[in-house]
Amino acid sequence: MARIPTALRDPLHNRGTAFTPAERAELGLTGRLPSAVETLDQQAARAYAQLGRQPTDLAKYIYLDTLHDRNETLYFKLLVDHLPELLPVVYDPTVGEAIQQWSRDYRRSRAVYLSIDRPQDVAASFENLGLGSEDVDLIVASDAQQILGIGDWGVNGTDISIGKLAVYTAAAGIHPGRVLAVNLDVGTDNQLLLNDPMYLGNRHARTTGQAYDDFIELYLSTATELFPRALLHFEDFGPANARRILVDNASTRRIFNDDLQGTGAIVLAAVLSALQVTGQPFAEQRLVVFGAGTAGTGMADQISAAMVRDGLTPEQARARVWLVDEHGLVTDDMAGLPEHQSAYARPAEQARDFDRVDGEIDLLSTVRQVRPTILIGTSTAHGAFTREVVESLCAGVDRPILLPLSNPTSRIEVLPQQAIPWSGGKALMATGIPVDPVTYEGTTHTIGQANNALLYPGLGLGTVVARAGRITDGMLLAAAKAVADQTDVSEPGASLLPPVRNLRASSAAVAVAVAAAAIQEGVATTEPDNLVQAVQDAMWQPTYGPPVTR
Ligand SMILES: NC(=O)C1=CN([C@@H]2O[C@H](COP(=O)(O)OP(=O)(O)OC[C@H]3O[C@@H](n4cnc5c(N)ncnc54)[C@H](O)[C@@H]3O)[C@@H](O)[C@H]2O)C=CC1
Ligand SMILES: CC(=O)C(=O)O
Ligand SMILES: [Mg+2]
Repeated sequence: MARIPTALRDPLHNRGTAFTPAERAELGLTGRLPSAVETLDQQAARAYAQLGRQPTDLAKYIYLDTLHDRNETLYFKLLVDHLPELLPVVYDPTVGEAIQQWSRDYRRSRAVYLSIDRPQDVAASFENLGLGSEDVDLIVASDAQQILGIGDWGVNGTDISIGKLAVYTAAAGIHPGRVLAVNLDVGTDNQLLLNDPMYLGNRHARTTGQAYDDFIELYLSTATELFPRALLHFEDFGPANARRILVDNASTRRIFNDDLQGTGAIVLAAVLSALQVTGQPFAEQRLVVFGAGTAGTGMADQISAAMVRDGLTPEQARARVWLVDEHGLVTDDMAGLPEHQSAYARPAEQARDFDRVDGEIDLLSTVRQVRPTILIGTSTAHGAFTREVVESLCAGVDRPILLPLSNPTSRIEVLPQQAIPWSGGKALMATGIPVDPVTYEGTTHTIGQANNALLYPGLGLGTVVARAGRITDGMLLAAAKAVADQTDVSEPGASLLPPVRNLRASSAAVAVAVAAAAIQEGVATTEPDNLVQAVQDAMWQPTYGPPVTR
């Protein structure tokens, strides 16, 4: 059996049928490809047609994944040219389906696997890549405890890191050869996986406590030492770990938690746009967050920080936030509140007169009493924003901001096609998943995608361009404002966020704003004269470039 030549095996440099006769001769490919010499456009047309013949989104995901591992230029050419159509396939929501099947569908994988059972292998796992200390700009790592809204998926969660990186490159042109996807395998508490003979991860419960913390510290210190330029992106950790790791490291390491910070900032952008419609200041908002975990409390942080910038004290801002979790309204008489919730716990006596169901103050009762101007869903509880909840919300304020953000589609609190009519067309909405516009009484409501994917790619690119040593609050705020600046909400039904089809341009604008903020805040280690040009120059394009020579 003839071996596949090296030049066709390296996805970053493979050009397949686009290799010219001279390149074929040079690279030892003579006789190993059909005689036609194609352009990237011709290859992309064939690949797009092949993709179109795949029967399901999961089949499309697998097709694209294998293309990714064969020819990265062609893969990203397809992604960039068809971003609104393909983002939901390589990323949220289809990536959630792929993760659930991952061990069963296992193919070759591009990730780095670090096992808590083999800490002695951590450094070697990176060193084996053969990369130099300047070669990596970005590492996305997940321990997969809270994948999207579908819970603990152990080593299967590897594909969330790969999917997030694909979006970094497609949306912001982060160089695909300068990134790493990492799975931190600390075990899993998912019984389905533990009992599945095909499961490929560590077959034990999640390791917790000091051993877990030591492993995270080992990852952080090894990655930082070997790749000192890399931004360390944390994705889909459980709420307690996510926050603790960020708080402990944000001031000393180049670390970013997407579910806390990226989500908080994209929601801030959506709210900034919505307040243009309502004409109200941040300081007058009342925020109810339903589902007070990583993402929900990250948003509470960002929105209360905006209230403080608007003149409130931190105490006054916190007093305008209500968290509702599994046991109803979070109050300070509840035993064992996790740290991320206790900062926003309401004094119990303030809620004495709220209606209770089975002793708990539920969402409906909270909405009736509080009359929120903003209701956010990050609960994973599908359908939790019932007609009664939406109608109560609209009874309280004229134009409520309604953001059901749980992913994937099976977890969303309410779909706009229901909520827009229930609200009589009054609700200002955005969702985490992509959804079609809703026409109600002659107005078409375009629903922006409040998914961190609309923000983190530009944030990452700005960080790389400024070589920022830290991710600061000022950089996050600059990113949120840059996203909001790209929307025009003057028309009724206008989207609160820029469309995915403009994501490359909007990511570039976010990157410029973020790099400028990094320079202003003194965390940049390089200060390009012309930031717009520096960002353009830094954006990798899916083209084959000059002829290949050995
Ligand atoms: N749109 C976006 O960009 C993002 C969306 N998300 C979505 O937000 C959701 C939550 O994600 P994380 O915060 O990472 O998870 P998490 O597990 O940290 O938080 C979920 C919270 O919801 C609570 N909860 C569960 N069932 C509930 C119920 N029936 N009623 C009230 N509260 C309930 C849990 O106790 C927990 O506090 C997921 O669906 C995720 O996909 C997360 C990050 C970004
Ligand atoms: C979008 C995202 O990061 C999440 O759902 O977890
Ligand atoms: Mg996430």
